[in-house]
Amino acid sequence: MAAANRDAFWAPSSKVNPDLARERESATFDVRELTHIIDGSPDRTKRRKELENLLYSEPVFRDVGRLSMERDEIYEQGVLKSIKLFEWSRKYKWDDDDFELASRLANHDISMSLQHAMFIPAIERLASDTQKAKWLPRALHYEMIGTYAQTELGHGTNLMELETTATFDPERNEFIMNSPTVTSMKWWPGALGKSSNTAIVLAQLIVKGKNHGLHPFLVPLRSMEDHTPLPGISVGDIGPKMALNCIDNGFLIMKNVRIPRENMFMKNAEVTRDGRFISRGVDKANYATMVLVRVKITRWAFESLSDGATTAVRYSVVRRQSSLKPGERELQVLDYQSQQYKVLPALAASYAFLMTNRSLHRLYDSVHADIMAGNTKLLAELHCQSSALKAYMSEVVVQLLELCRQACGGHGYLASSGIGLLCASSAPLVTVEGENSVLYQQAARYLMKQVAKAVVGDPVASGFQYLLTQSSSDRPDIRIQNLADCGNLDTLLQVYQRMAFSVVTGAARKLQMAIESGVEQHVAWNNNMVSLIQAARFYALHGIAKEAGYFLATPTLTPDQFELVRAAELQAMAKVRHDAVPLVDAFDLHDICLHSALGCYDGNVYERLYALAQTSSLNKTQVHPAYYKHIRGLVKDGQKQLRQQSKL
Ligand SMILES: CC(C)(COP(=O)(O)OP(=O)(O)OC[C@H]1O[C@@H](n2cnc3c(N)ncnc32)[C@H](O)[C@@H]1OP(=O)(O)O)[C@@H](O)C(=O)NCCC(=O)NCCSC(=O)/C=C/CCCCCCCCCCCCC(=O)O
Ligand SMILES: Cc1cc2nc3c(=O)[nH]c(=O)nc-3n(C[C@H](O)[C@H](O)[C@H](O)COP(=O)(O)OP(=O)(O)OC[C@H]3O[C@@H](n4cnc5c(N)ncnc54)[C@H](O)[C@@H]3O)c2cc1C
Repeated sequence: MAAANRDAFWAPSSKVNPDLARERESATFDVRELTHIIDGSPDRTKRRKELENLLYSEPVFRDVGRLSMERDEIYEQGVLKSIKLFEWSRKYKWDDDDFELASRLANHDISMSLQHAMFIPAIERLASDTQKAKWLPRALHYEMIGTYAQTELGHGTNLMELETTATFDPERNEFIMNSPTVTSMKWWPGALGKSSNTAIVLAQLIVKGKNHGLHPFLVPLRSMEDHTPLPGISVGDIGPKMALNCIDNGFLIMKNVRIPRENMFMKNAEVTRDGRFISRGVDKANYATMVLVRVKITRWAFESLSDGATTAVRYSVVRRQSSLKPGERELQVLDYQSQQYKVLPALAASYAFLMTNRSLHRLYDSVHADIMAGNTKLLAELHCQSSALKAYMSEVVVQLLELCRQACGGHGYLASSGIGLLCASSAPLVTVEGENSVLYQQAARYLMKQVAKAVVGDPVASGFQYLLTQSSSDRPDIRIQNLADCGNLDTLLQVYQRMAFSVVTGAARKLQMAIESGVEQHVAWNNNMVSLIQAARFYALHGIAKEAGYFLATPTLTPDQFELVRAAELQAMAKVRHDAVPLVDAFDLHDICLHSALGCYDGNVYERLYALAQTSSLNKTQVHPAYYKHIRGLVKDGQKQLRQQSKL
């Protein structure tokens, strides 16, 4: 397909698939009004449209060729997109919301995403005022292109065991950075391989032979003149990944790299000129950047899931396949109850995740403001909420996106469906910024402390009051006697709180019994890890149906009540099915952002699948060179053998 045609590829067509059109005509609500709620306000919708026009007027963001690009081209395109966004951000003075929105419209498909996702936020959170004054202008004007280098080849989860060292040299008033072992090389940080010229390196601080734990250091990596690695620095790309291949995740080996003492981030601790170590604020304040990214990941979870739900719902009303009764017209596959069960949970969860992210972001903003003012009282609760929700939402996204892919049949397996790439690019969300099983345990650890407080009648954190209300002897019975009761959100909340109370206190009891039996605390913890992780997970009717065991095995729902919930879930799906297309239309995803032949707004799925097939590199010639090199010989030999056989 010629570049011009490729560019036209995503232009919306006036001819809309009739099934899709009919679904839109029967909407029971104002789609535009819901779009404003999803965007946050009519002004934010207007702003999003402005940014769409800006980005999608640039060929690099139209991206049609992306399906058949080599890695170097993908990386270079990601660099170009990064620079476009950086230039616009500087020119139009974008705030964080605008940058995050533009990044989303580019599907976060930008090589130097860590500049705004972690590098600048880390300077804002971990640097002293003097250091911020020096480093922020250089980062915001993109002289410093940076990454956040914490994970090593040998350790990602267990920060205490990271091996990179920063040894203070009082003679020269410098730190000497070292990667003492092969497993200590930094490994994975985004944009580290080829793009960054600077890194925030997490290292064990050694002063006068004493290890003062993990601290952040600003380490120049490459010359500001010609980008060659600086002395003692060995840096490169770690190789192709499942997706996100525009990002040059890299490795970094440091051999006696010297940096000024002033390059240790000094908001939370410092080493004085005469070599004294001084700690300020809370021990875990240096983990603040990770908490921020965990909150961002709950937003990325909503974005990924709404992309997947949009593609799967639109395709499921366009696709007709088989009939319920012979001779009748083939059914829209979304009318099969099994299809609804695959696709509609992703739609429902998209809305739930949008609201959950907003709520968590409000908590983050409030607690972050407190911390910046020196009040760390709610840091532990924020750590628990951000750990649990990042883990749970990323886990659910990965599961539901795979179901959305399966719901699209064979075409869902084509790269041009966009949904395979979406599954692959969202897959690492369960790993990055804290692997889920580890973060669930962080939440469980906090939960166990709340249980211990509730048991002795001490006040518990605001998000955990159910541990008190559900434990009281006069707690009301669960009122689920008919389908209508199942639609009562207060009742459903009570169901979850009742179950959560049972599962959480059950895990606490098991843990306590193990310890009282004489088992050491860490052994007891490991032996009850699954229960503790379950104690940290949960969403509404579908969540109850999916997790039946926890609602039936605890004094929460009777089997009859559970059956009512199941029936109510199927009834709710039938209702949602009616408005499924308007509900995904309300996400208002531009076809270029959605990047899917199956999910495009006009529903002309088959024409787009065929058009995109033409862009396959295998179709450059009618007869592929492989024929002349290999297949022709095989066929000729076959013909020769058949002739010889026929003479026998
Ligand atoms: C927490 C640990 C596991 C353990 O901590 P540790 O200190 O060792 O010991 P503990 O005893 O457990 O904790 C001690 C106490 O400290 C408290 N604590 C711990 N952490 C925190 C914290 N962060 N804040 C506050 N308090 C904390 C803990 O509760 C204890 O308190 P108490 O004693 O009980 O009172 C720790 O080791 C850890 O955090 N490990 C995880 C390491 C980690 O997170 N690494 C991240 C590296 S950076 C990274 O991964 C960056 C990634 C960049 C993003 C990449 C994104 C790529 C995907 C993009 C896809 C986009 C999809 C969109 C697609 C589309 O739209 O199309
Ligand atoms: C796409 C991508 C981008 C990344 N970007 C960055 C970046 O910019 N900067 C950066 O520093 N890092 C980055 N990382 C690294 C990421 O943070 C780590 O991969 C993550 O922290 C997990 O560490 P690990 O890979 O060493 O796995 P490990 O910690 O070795 O864990 C391996 C497995 O062991 C199990 N496990 C480990 N510990 C426990 C435990 N305590 N309890 C129970 N089970 C456990 C889990 O199943 C886990 O999956 C990135 C990774 C990816 C995939």
